[in-house]
Amino acid sequence: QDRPKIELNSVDRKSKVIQLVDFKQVYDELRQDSSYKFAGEFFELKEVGKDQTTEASLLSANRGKNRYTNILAYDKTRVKLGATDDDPGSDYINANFIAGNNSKREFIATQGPLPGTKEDFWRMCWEQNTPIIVALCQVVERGRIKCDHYWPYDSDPEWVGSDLQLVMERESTLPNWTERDFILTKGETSRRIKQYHFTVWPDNGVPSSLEPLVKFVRQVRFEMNRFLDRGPTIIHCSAGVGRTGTFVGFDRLLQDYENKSYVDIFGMVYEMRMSRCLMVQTEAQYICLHELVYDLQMGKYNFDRD
Ligand SMILES: Cc1nc(C(Cc2ccccc2)(Cc2ccc(NS(=O)(=O)O)cc2)c2noc(C)n2)no1
Repeated sequence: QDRPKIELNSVDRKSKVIQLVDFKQVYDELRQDSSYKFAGEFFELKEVGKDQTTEASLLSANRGKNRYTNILAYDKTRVKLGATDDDPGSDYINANFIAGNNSKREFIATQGPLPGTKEDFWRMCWEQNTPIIVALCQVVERGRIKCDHYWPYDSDPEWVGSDLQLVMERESTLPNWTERDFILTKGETSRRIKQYHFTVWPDNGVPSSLEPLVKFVRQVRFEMNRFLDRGPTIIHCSAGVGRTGTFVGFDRLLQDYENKSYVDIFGMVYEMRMSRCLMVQTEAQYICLHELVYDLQMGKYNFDRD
């Protein structure tokens, strides 16, 4: 009957809070016996979110819009395009809203556009008023196509859909990433969109050194903080789950480290996986989220040099 349900010593299976003062000790324990405890924690995340529906992804009209048949978009959090006509699936793109530290829809995680979904991708950019695109894969990796070259090769204006015109205003190549400035125009309205393209992150893995990635994430965060009046930042890799989820984890942990006395990496990945499958895809990526906090604790990064 209606007795109060008191959760005595409820073991909250959705979070594993670690106080920053205890982090080194906890990290060392997790790493013992060839990361035996890391493997156990990561295994606890395996099925999280998987009971949610992906019906839009499975519509026959949308089958060709998924780069990988096993990486689909949960209906609950998927980004809906403005349905054009009544063709079923016209509102579909393989993309989900992901929470950040500052809002429930701070990010959009999506797959690397396909030739057939490039216009949908730019329509999403327009409709969501996106100021920044973060690209975390290369067009070709180890001889396999991982993402369409969805942006112009030079400064000639291009049509990317019936009523959207795209022009690249600037391209600047740095050692670990490339920055590109686009202008997207619809009718009389033009918007600036900046792309940060990280080019040294192997698929399914982690970068050889975290420092370039830390500097990249900080630079993107600095730019995001200038566009708080705009819409979500779009992040993609090839499937939009492994490297994409790890990037969101880095952004949130770099802020948490400054603003909180604890981190909850398990809980953060749990929350991401409720929004999009396989976010932080591999155990190595899960461990590297912990390595970031450990390195910060050990004072490994000197940000003044930025
Ligand atoms: C179809 C099919 N695609 C797959 C892939 C890639 C793949 C393709 C062919 C053989 C092995 C793996 C999809 C995939 C591709 C890339 C990434 N990495 S990401 O781009 O950083 O998100 C993550 C997942 C995958 N890898 O792990 C899981 C789970 N799915 N498996 O079957």
